[in-house]
Amino acid sequence: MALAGLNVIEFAGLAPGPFAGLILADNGASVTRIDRPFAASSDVLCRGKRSIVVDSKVPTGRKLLEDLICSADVLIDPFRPGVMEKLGLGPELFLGDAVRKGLNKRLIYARVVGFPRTGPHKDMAGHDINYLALSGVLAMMPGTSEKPTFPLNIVADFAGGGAMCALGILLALVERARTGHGQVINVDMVSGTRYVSSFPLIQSYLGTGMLGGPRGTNLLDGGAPFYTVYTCKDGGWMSVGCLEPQFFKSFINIFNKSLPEDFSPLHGWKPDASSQFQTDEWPRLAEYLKQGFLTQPRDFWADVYHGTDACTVPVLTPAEAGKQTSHIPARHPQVSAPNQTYPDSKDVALEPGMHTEEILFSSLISSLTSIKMASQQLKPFTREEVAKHNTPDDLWIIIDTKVYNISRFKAMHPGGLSVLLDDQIAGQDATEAFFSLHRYEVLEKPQYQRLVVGIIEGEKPAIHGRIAGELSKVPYAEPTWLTAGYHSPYYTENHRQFQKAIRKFFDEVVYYDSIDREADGKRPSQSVIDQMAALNMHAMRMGPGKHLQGRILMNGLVAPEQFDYFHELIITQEFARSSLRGYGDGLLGGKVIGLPPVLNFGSEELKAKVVPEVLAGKKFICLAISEAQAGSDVMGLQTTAVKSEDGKEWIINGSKKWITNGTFADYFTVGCKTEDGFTVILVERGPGVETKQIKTSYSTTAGTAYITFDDVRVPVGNTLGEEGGGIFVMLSNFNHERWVMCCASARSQRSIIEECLKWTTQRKVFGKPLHSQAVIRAKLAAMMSRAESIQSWLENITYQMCNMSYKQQAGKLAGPIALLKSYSTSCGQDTARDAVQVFGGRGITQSGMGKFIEHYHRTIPFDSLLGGAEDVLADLGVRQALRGMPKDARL
Ligand code: HEM
Repeated sequence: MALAGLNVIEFAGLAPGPFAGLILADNGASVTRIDRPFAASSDVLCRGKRSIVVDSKVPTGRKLLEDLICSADVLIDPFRPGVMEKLGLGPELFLGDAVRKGLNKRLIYARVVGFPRTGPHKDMAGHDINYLALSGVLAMMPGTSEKPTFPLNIVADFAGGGAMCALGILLALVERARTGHGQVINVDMVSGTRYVSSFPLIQSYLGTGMLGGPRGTNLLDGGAPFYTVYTCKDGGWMSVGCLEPQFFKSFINIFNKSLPEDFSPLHGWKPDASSQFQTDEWPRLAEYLKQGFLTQPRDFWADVYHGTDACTVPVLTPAEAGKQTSHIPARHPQVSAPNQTYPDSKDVALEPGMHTEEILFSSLISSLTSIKMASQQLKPFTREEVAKHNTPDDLWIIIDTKVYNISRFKAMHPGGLSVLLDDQIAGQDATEAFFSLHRYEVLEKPQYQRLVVGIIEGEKPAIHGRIAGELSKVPYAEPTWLTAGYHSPYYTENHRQFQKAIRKFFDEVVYYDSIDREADGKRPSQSVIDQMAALNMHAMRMGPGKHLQGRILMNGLVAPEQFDYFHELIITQEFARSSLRGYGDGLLGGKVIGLPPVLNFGSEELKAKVVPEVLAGKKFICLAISEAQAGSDVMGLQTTAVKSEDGKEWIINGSKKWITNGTFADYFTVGCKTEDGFTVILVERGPGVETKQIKTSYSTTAGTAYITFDDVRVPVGNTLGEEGGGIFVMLSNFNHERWVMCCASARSQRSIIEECLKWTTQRKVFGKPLHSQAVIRAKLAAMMSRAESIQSWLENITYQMCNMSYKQQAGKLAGPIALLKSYSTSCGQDTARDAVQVFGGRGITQSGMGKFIEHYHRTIPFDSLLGGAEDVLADLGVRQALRGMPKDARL
């Protein structure tokens, strides 16, 4: 759907705001309604929305709102002027102003009010009828000569308010795609009503016959007998709207023919086609039609006019209209949505707060404690009151304005008791001391959140943890295209939306599983694999191509034919950012390298069997090439495949080593020595196949295996590519595999830079931040330069890939990709070494502040081996270049 991936925050209101939100939700946006505690909602425009209850009056609730808005694309503010400002959530906070930087400069801040925001009525309460009245449009409405009637609350609330607001949001999205900046959209229903009424207003100013005369005498306000409603014999009504002469002709001819033979209410006078614009005859014509319609029931007239050009149809009740239109096929979601007859009460009611937990969870502000804190007032204390709790048995501290009672916890504190009893800590503000020794996530753990007993009066927490989907504000922590104020020629608005959705998904679904599996050494949870499959992420990780055809990618955020290598780069980089490294390989890294030979070289029959179940995350595949005796030297492999006597099967014998995902794979893409040379064959797990876990220096979550094949029989139909043509199968695979590794390597180096910048800022040495030391800054400079150069080179190569055929890529990019891979992994090792120096002992400690550095440093050598050893690849790149040397080159 057009707006899939768009994140909208809608403050609860009635009519225009919810309608704008509904239009966005009907078109795929994720709309979250913010409800107030204990406030019932009578809104019925809730289709497809979620609700969270937040008390904006307590500091934690306000902070929660701020966080939610920070990660939103659109905010719908339905309040009177000044309400959001009073909450401290005005547009300047997010979009910035002369003094503030702005927390979310891409935000579209849509505000709907009744009376114009700056006019004399701005502070008055009002409703649709009042806005319609002030717009000048109510005075033009049909009615009696004494007073106009009004069209329910449709024109001001929904057309001039809600729909105009949605239109403004869409226009702002278009502009944001061009400029990268959000903006404030101001809608007032008086001006909106005038805008949607442009046609009648202009006609009226021009004094045309359409609407120029007094009410009830014009073409469109019931004055013309051929543009009005008539009552029928059974009390039903018919609408007549035959303005043009040819339509009137058709209408009057059918009408006259359908009347009883003796019908003659006006002493024999009978209208014909020429009567239409004889205005002095209009009273007679009106009477004639009125009497005529009364001769038959509504459905008679409906049948008579059905299928004609008389512009005459029955007036249906809402229920009849629902039935009548529900058969219309849904060409587009927004066309079908209004036709629904609302059979399900969930479409018209949204219980306030029914998604509170879900939303908090998905925002990683999810513990029950946070919910409580957001909806309940924490007890306020002064700093003087806290200072009195400074003895071992009554010990409180302040961290980021929150008051912790650590009297019982102190004995269990992993950092010991004495540090907590220090005069500078006990009863004092320990924020700085705490953050120089702990990661924020310590405070997010439920066992420590329970220690919070209050908050410092009048102060607001300033530090927050990881927020799902958020971009880091730390310099160099994001590539330039994701850094505010920078530009890139490579990424479109679709790539940006895609990145946002992917990051949110990985932050919410993958990050915690990665930490847990790294701790217990088990392979990634099947629930994560299934959630990825539901978004077709396993298919997208295979890159652009035919395998995406017919699939709905990321809930329709990107069309299969639109998906390019930059989308794939985004997935790989976001993946590298939010998962630990062994886990990243465990999460079907084997498929990324093992499935392409099947996709590109397998028979149709084999593909039909294997590809769907692998891309659905139901079966697993790995690439089994390297052996104890041969690695980069694939021609030296010793695993053999010989044909059975009847020539129908391969019989495979040998062993494979360091095979990622091998322990749990169902299929193995195996490199074998055959009579004709090197052949790649797909082997299904079965008799004769054995896999054993290898304990490597990185992680058991990757399922790295030692595999033995003993007389394993495989149909010859499982041959991938030509017999003896294995090297071509592998060569075409290598490019993509190595490029994927470069994407991941570039991104994980940034995460290390982010860790180092944070640490060197908060860690104090000789009373100053660690980065005040020139040697530390030199290391940071080297890390930043490496990460930037890899990303720039990578994006250039990715751009080439987007513009080359697979064959051209194999010819022109094998060398550059090999060089980039070799360069990236060598930079990664330099960065790991530098980071350990920056973190000192913590850089080799598996818990606490340096745990990610320890992990990176321990696992980085793997990068330089996987997909071809560093030196071998560098040499390959040079040899490729030499092959292209002009024959007549001279110095
Ligand atoms: C609510 C308050 C606190 C909690 C829940 C807490 C929790 C922890 C935890 C879980 C660790 C283990 C390392 C880690 O995972 O980061 C730790 C270590 C430590 N904590 Fe605390 N702590 C608190 C307050 C403090 C304060 C106020 C100090 C004062 C200086 C302190 C000093 C230390 C030290 C020195 C270590 C050892 C750090 C290292 O070896 O790198 N802690 N604490």
